[in-house]
Amino acid sequence: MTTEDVSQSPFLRACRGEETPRTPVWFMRQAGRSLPEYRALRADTPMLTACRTPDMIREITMQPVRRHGVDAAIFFSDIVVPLAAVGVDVDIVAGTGPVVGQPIRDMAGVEALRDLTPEDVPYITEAVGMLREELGATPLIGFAGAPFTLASYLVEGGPSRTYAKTKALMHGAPDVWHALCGRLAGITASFLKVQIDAGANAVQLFDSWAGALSAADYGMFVAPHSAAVLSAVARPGVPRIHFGVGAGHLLAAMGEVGADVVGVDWRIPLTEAAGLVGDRALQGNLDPTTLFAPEDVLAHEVRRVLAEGKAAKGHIFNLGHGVLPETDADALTKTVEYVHRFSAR
Ligand SMILES: Cc1c2[nH]c(c1CCC(=O)O)Cc1[nH]c(c(CCC(=O)O)c1C)Cc1[nH]c(c(CCC(=O)O)c1C)Cc1[nH]c(c(C)c1CCC(=O)O)C2
Repeated sequence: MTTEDVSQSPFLRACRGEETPRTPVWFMRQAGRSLPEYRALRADTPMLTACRTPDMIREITMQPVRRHGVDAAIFFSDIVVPLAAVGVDVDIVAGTGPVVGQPIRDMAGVEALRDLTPEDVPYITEAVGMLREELGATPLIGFAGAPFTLASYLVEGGPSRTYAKTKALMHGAPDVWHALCGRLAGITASFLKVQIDAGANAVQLFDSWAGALSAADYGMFVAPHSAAVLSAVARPGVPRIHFGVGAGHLLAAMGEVGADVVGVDWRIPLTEAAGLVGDRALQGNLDPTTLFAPEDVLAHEVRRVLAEGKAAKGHIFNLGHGVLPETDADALTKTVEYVHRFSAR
């Protein structure tokens, strides 16, 4: 399969705002816990070990593509992988998420963070290369965490509901905050470049928790750093997707920092989102809990999201956030069938 075939895939065409024979669909967190074959493969392997093992990365990335027939693969990794690769003491605890041994809250902590080089992550280059060959005309999405979302784990030491320590650093020591986000922007851009250079066809920058910020704080403390990442990875033919949860009030700003496609959660209709992001394509936004609803409700909601997506310059169907671990894999397969059937032109 040639590169040209990939560039004409429905997913990449929709990212560019071009006509597609049907609306492309993939799911955030499709590669992971909802699949029994994933659980079987991961049984005795810690998460970060799996993320450093090319054969496991390749297999876990392929599982949802084979099973559901989605229009894009997302590279199996985690947003903390590049942090661990530059020596941050971070682990992923099952059922909790990333936990950081020594939280960063002062300039000395920031200065201990170094940039990432391709030699730090040979397993990423190797796995992306293998996947590009295996995927044929199906695009591969690389990804990374945005500076704010990464900083929230580093400052809090783990997941948080309020981001109180993160916001305290932002407001109380803005010089430390900007230095931290500057270093994280460098690491994130380097990590994305490794994936693009190895053959990733698109990248998604996850600023999952940015929705916790006011528009004013986002503009002052976060936007410049996300903009630095997105401008560093601008490459012809490689669209940049930018996504946050509960970020309806930030959608315009998240587009303006340099995204080609803006990801939207389920709280705001795509018709409204389309009015906020200008010419950019939209990705989203089925409520992930709809996958637990009766089939007729699921079908109705898929039709609604497709209809609302017509307001956008290009629409990639997705969930409004990641697949919940309890999700029945068959409901995901059914959703792909519905999206393809209801959107056939
Ligand atoms: C915030 C964030 C993280 N990681 C990620 C984000 C941004 C996306 C989002 O908003 O959901 C991104 C991520 N993490 C993972 C992927 C794989 C690709 C995919 O399927 O989308 C992606 C894209 C694998 C993973 N990352 C994680 C798992 C589960 C690990 C396991 O199987 O034990 C997987 C498959 C762990 C993780 N890592 C993180 C969390 C919150 C968790 C879940 C904690 C839990 O509930 O167990 C940090």
